Amino acid sequence: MSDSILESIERESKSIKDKGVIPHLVVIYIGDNPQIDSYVRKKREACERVGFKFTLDRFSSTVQQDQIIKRIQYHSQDTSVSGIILQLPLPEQLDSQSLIQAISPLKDVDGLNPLNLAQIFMGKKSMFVPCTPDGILELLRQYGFKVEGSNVVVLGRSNLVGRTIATLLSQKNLSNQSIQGGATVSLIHRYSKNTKPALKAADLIISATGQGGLIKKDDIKEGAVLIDVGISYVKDESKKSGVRMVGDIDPEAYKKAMAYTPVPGGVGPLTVAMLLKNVLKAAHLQAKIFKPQQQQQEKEKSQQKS
Ligand SMILES: Nc1nc(=O)c2c([nH]1)NC[C@@H]1CN(c3ccc(C(=O)N[C@@H](CCC(=O)O)C(=O)O)cc3)C=[N+]21
Repeated sequence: MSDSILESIERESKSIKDKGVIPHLVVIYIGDNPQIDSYVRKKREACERVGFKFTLDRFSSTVQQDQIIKRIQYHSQDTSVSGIILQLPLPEQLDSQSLIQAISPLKDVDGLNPLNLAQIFMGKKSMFVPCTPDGILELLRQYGFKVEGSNVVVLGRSNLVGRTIATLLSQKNLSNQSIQGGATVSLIHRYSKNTKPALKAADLIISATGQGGLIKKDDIKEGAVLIDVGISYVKDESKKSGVRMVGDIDPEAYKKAMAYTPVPGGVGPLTVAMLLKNVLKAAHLQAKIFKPQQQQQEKEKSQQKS
């Protein structure tokens, strides 16, 4: 699915490229972490594949808040930049909320600026739905999962994934309007008690905790649909890196499932594809909004000259 989304992005970006606009993603990455390096590399590779420009703006983990704010404002004003993402999580001295708010809502391709995210929570159409929830909706749509009336369990309550997908699926009309919502959603997190009955009753389980193998075969019902968004690492001497990536769901549980997404090779690549879809959308929005302004400025300049 992620391949075919990338192919359609490449096709659809032809018209905007013909007008001389190259969609351009800026990733702000603070700190140093081999795993995050790999996610950022995936984003770069996907951009290269569809002919988008990619810029990595990297900072040491000791960087101060105002320095990052300045960079975000700079990219927000740069008309050659379509989308900006701030790679999360951030080092402790930084306040992610105020940094995210500095990203222009028109370039907020992660959909995390409150101006965008609040639309989703109010059941309105948002310019940018966060990439992972958007990918999950696309997955459910393409495979024909009937959300209405279903029992859904979401594990993890981040803005990036858990809380947002839980909100979307519970609504009647979803903000990306591709499918109908109307699920009964349980949002489970680290303080939840007695979680087994909800898990066992779930038609769909979406797990985004990062606790490897948290969900076992015995926890789920026969024929459940499993979407694994968890990423963690276990020791594995046979790998060059010495570690192996695992999801939240014990692969033994796949045997009982009607359908599942594995880790790796599931939601991760889909997230990247949906991110690029948002970058293309951002480029279109800005071509409409900035271009006439730019042309106006150029016209005024040339009139001044003459
Ligand atoms: N502001 C923000 N936006 C994000 O979208 C965001 C973020 N912060 N912080 C970190 C998470 C993680 N993330 C992934 C992207 C691609 C893969 C991916 O492509 N994974 C491959 C394997 C990658 C590998 O081999 O290491 C797979 O699952 O098959 C995984 C995870 C985006 N994130």
